[in-house]
Amino acid sequence: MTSAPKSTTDTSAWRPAGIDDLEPAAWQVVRSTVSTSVTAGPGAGKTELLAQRAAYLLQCGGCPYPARILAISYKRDAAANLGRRVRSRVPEHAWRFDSMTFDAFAKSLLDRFRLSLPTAWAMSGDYTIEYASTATKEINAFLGRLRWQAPPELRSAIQSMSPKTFLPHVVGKWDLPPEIPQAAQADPIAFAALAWWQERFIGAAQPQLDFVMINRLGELLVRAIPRLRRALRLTYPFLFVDEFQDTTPAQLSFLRSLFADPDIDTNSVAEVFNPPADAVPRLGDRPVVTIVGDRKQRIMGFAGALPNAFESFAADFAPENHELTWNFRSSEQLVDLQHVVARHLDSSTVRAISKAPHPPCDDSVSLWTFDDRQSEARTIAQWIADDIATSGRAGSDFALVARQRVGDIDPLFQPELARHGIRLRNDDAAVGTMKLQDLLKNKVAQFIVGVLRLAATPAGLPQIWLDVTATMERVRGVADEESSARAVSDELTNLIVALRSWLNERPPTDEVLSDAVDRVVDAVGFDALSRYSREEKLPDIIKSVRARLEQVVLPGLRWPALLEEYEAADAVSLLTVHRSKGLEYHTVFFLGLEDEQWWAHAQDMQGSTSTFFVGLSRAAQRLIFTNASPTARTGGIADLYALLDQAGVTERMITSEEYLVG
Ligand SMILES: Nc1ncnc2c1ncn2[C@@H]1O[C@H](COP(=O)(O)OP(=O)(O)OP(=O)(O)O)[C@@H](O)[C@H]1O
Repeated sequence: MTSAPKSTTDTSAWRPAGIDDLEPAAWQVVRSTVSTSVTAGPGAGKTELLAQRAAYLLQCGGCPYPARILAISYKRDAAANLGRRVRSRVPEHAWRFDSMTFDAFAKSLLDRFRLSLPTAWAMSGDYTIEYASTATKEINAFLGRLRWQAPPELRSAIQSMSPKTFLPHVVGKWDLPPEIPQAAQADPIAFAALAWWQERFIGAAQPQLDFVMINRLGELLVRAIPRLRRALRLTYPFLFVDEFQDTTPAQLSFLRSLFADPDIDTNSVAEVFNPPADAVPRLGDRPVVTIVGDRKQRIMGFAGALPNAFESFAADFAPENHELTWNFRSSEQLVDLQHVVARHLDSSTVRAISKAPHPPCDDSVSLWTFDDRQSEARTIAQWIADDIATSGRAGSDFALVARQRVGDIDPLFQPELARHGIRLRNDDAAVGTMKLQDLLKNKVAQFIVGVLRLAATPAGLPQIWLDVTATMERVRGVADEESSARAVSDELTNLIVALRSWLNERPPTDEVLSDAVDRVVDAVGFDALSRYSREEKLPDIIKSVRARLEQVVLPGLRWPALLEEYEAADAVSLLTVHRSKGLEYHTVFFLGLEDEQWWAHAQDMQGSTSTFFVGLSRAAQRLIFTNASPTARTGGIADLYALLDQAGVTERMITSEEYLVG
């Protein structure tokens, strides 16, 4: 239900929901009336802090109805996670909390306001999206052409542009001028970026946009249209940004244009909303921005993350600074190890205090050395099966994390775990045009599959009903009118009832699966769902949902089991460190601590050690590093082994003949 709550909680009586308490610095951030910059190590509760601050502002009237909070994350998974936390903390206010990725925010602005782009940048047709993962080949060819076209004085600068970082470092660093420059550009970035726009956008019948270009057009919109910028500031007097260490120059410039530019009159924010007299914080004359992050977890340098995002933010927003030092995730022993690596990355790091409620666990950190990959997979699968049998834990309490190439690990572990009836879910696998992790967190995909699950399952699934209803209300644009909310609920009920009898008459086959997906999309409306879908185009989402369903369907499988299989919520996760960011598991196997996985370590030791730090800090209670190479210790990552030795991590040799001989 989305009607505007009438009452507000007294700020002095407000307590965090779902947790016992916050550390003192976190309390200050929750109540802050000014922009704040919060740094803290892994497991410090940075994401939780944002959820609690949202609850405080929404419940106490600091963000009074109808104003909203905008929360930006870098990963879809993180945005979904934060949105879920707020929904569970303050369900009655959650519709005023918009949690999305930077890309989704920029795309939603472009989709809504593209007709207002300055004439020079007007878009002739609908655009297609090109994903960065597939763009490198084309960028390579483009740069090849550009070297020939560039004037001699720019050639060496163009020569040194890398296809891998071209989008963030070149296209992302160029603010679109309101008029397209006619004169030759003397600056290599402007020269190359303009040429890129000329090839893909200017005058194209169907422009091809990547997300950096979408960001640039979004930034141009808010810079060029003061009324739009003001409307956004009125809508969102509070902005949160998670994982700030990974901000790119384009994202920072977007934030700056939207929220920091002092030439805009925002005094009216307070006047318009007229917050209750006892509401604290009061809305000021500027949007209040709260950023959280950890410099030591900066692992998106390759994707263009700024080396000094916090400092750049400070220059524009003059925030209050806070540091958190508790760790709610990991046990003492794991915090000890994290501290050794954290200090290596930043010698001024203060040791975190473990507040994790876990009982001490034997062997919470160890290194297992195998003589071949087959015995590694077999031993770990057997070990997980034994642990599940004795502890009652679920498969989803375990993760297999690797630096990269999880596609090579998947076929080794999948059959070994299957022998014990345990599923493995490769979150990095491509399904249709998307990665599985992104698909499973995609709101539209969740909606389609949620509706099918409700239709296939006669009773229960209250959480899915709530999620599906919340999405439908947004698709239908229901904000706070009770009767519209009821209309949405009736519409959904009718859809589910009709689908139920349709599904009952048809066992799931590839063709039926595809029809079932179409039925949901058609009933809701392709255009309505398209407008709502954020990062991906709706046809890509539909294609990926179908591909995933086809991947998991088996002869004889019934609808409820098939739809559960789609998500594989109880499976052991297999994922890269980058995909594991922000997540946590009871037990983490950090696989492949050897050169084959870490071959690029020497090229960027700081970034690579941060990657190591992010991976190892996902574990709550147990962490097991592995390698299957006799030269792992003495090769290119000897320095990482030295850190493990310094932390006193014990090593066990496991031969193919034995199982855990210590
Ligand atoms: N104040 C708190 N009390 C109890 N548990 C908490 C508190 N804050 C966070 N947690 C729990 O601690 C864990 C880590 O929190 P969270 O994911 O917010 O940390 P983080 O700082 O964002 O971590 P990372 O940087 O590693 O992603 C979660 O399980 C969360 O529910």
